[in-house]
Parts: sequence; C-alpha cells; structure tokens
Amino acid sequence: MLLKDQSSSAGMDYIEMKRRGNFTRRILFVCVVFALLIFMFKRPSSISGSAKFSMHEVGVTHVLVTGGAGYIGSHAVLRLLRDSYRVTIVDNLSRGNMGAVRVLQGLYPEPGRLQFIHADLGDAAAVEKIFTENAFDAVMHFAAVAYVGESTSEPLRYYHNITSNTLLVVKAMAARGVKTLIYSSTCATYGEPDTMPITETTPQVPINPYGKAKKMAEDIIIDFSKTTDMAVMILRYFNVIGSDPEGRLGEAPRPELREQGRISGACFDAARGIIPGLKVRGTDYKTRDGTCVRDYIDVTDLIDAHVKALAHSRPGKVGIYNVGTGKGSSVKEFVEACKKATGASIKVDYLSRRPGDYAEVYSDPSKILRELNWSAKYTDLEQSLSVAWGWQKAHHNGYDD
Ligand SMILES: O=c1ccn([C@@H]2O[C@H](COP(=O)(O)OP(=O)(O)O[C@H]3OC[C@@H](O)[C@H](O)[C@H]3O)[C@@H](O)[C@H]2O)c(=O)[nH]1
Repeated sequence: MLLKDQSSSAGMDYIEMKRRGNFTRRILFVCVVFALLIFMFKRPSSISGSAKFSMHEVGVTHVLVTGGAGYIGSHAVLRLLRDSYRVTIVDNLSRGNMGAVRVLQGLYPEPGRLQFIHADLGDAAAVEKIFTENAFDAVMHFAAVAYVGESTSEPLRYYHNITSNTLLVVKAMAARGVKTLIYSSTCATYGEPDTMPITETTPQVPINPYGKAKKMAEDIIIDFSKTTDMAVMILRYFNVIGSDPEGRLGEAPRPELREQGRISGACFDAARGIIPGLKVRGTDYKTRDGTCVRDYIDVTDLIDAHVKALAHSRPGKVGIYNVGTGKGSSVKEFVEACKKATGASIKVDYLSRRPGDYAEVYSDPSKILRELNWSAKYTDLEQSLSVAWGWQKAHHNGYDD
C-alpha cells in the first residue's frame, strides 16, 4: 500500500513536473512572441528613421541634393558626406558654384560617394533621366531662386523655378518610388502675420511672388503626399547666415545679382570695398528702430535640422517645422554686428523700402525642439558673421579664388 502510495505519489510528481514544464515552456513562448512583436513595431521601416538610428543605418544611403552647388545645398552635401551618405548633386549652376562642388569632390574623392549632374530641373526629360538612372532613397530639394526683391520684378521666373520645378521633382519621385522628401520652404510663406512669434499654424498669407511660389510648392507636396506613403518634411527657414566653421565652403552670390542680394552678402561686399556702401532698404517700418526685423539662423544649425528631419521622417507623414532661433534682429543691428565681425567701417546709405518686404518676422521654434529635438546652437549673430567673414576674406572673388 505504502509502496503503491509511494509509486502513485512519484507518478503524481512526474505528471506535476511535466505539467509545470509545459506551463513554463508556454510562458517562455508567449514572452518570445511578445518580445518579437515589440521589436518589430519599434524598429523603423527601411525608409523612415528614429532618433536612435541614423537614416544610413536603417537603409537610406543615397540622397539626391538639388541645388547642391548653392550656398545652403553645398553645406548640406558636406554634412551628408561626413555622415557617410552617398550624394548626387543636381544643379543648373545658374546661382550655384562649380567651385563648391570641386571642394566637396576634393574632400570625398572615393568613387561612388559624390556624383554631380549638371541639369536644370525645369527640363522634364533630364529630370526623368536622372531618376531613371539612379536609385535615390531620399531627396533634399534646395534648388531655387531665392531673392525676395527679384521675385517682385521677375515673378514668372519664380513660379517656374520654384513651383513648376518642384512639381516635376515630385512627379519623378512618384514615378520611381522615391519615398522621402525634405523640402526647403521659407518664412516668406507667412507674409506679414499680425502676431509674433510665428508658429507653424500661423496663417500663410505670402505677400511676394517668392513666398507665394514656395507656398504653392508646399501645397503640391502636401496634397500629393495624401495620396501616397511618401515621407515629407517641410522646413520653413528664416534668414540663413554663416558658413562652414572649418572654412571650406561659403556664400558666393553672383556678382551681377548684387543689387538683388541678401543683407549678408551686401554687408560683406561693403566691408571688402567691392561696393561703395550698404544700402539699407526702408527705415520707416513699425519696428523698434524703423528697419526690418528678421530671425537669422546659422547654416550649420539649419543643416543639422535637415539631418534630424531626415532621421525622423515617417512614411505617410508630413512634418512642417519652422527653422529659426526665435530671436529677431533689425537690419541696423545686423549691420552693427557685421561691422564688429569684419572690423570694417561700413558706409551705410538709407533708401526707401524694397518691394515685397515685410516689417518683422521671427520664429517660434518650439515645435522642432519638441518633435525633432533640434534647437539653434549658433545664436550669436556676430560670431556667425565672423565665421562667414573668414571665408569671404580668403575668397575675394568667391570660388574663383
Ligand atoms: O542690400 C540689402 C539687402 C537687404 N536689405 C534688407 O535686409 C532685410 C533682409 O533681406 P534679405 O534679402 O537678406 O532676406 P529676406 O528676409 O528678404 O529673405 C530671406 O529670408 C528668407 C529666405 O527664405 C529668403 O530666401 C531670403 O532671401 C530686408 O529688410 C531687406 O530690405 C537691405 O536693407 N539691403
């Protein structure tokens, strides 16, 4: 009986152990499945990224940079190459500089790292060919004419170059299944808002053809993105200044466009004595000193925002961000900072208002901080201008030196 009881108890123990073993295996199996599900959902898809992964790690290696020979585009190419991306530049060299491309080629001579294509984005056949012959993972679309004053005297050039060319780029991307677009937009799309600072939900009421053309390009991109799983990031830049802190690249506007040019170029030209003095356009605005107020953002910070935008882009999602410092400086304050940075006594002439200008714009950059963990680091105007002046002094004739 005892024996029987013992054997029966041993049998019971064996059954109990087996039951517990099965139970443990089941729990383990459920845990493994659960862990796998968490891993799959947390892992970014091949095109999108996350804060932890660079786009390169998750699969984006080849970026098309339109306007990569230009001031902002060339700085973007430098950063992308530094971060191990493959880059193709397409530029019609109407405003950009082959000299900038040569600098980049010299820094990254390895075959396959940097390709340059001389083409106009208004040439539909050329654009189609570029997209057919290359497999791009993402496009950073910088190429554009970008002078507010010029846009009022040559509006058709602006609608063609900005709006129509963007349409062709987006069409080509759609045809070839390129799923990530980082678009260079502008604070000029807001026009002259009643309240400051400008948030991304501030109504866009552009007052010059430049701002209107960019707003239309934004609309094209946003409407198209609703019909696809394209990942879109629209960055609305404020006023870009500065240059590569290592002095490899700079801003070299076309000499023939001097009269149309931006305040930074005009200040440097005046400091170098290339032009007799700086023309300040408008002193009767309702601002603290009567001159226009702008939010000056360093190009190094701006490009960092692009890299973060690329990393955070998600299929089927459109992200819209202001890229600025959140601080406004008047033209007079800008000129004072430029005088200190260059050590030159810049002669200033005060003229009437420039057509298309708005009195005051500065950004609320809190959305981009919150969502992309980006904020401007180089917020000292004089410091940014000193860095840019370093390149300007060494390149009296731009990239031709
Ligand atoms: O020679 C000059 C140039 C400019 N200015 C003034 O300086 C201020 C800034 O003008 P800029 O031309 O440098 O810049 P804007 O504000 O017109 O547009 C700029 O910022 C937004 C970007 O998207 C545009 O591409 C860029 O041109 C304006 O008040 C303008 O009238 C001068 O007083 N003299």
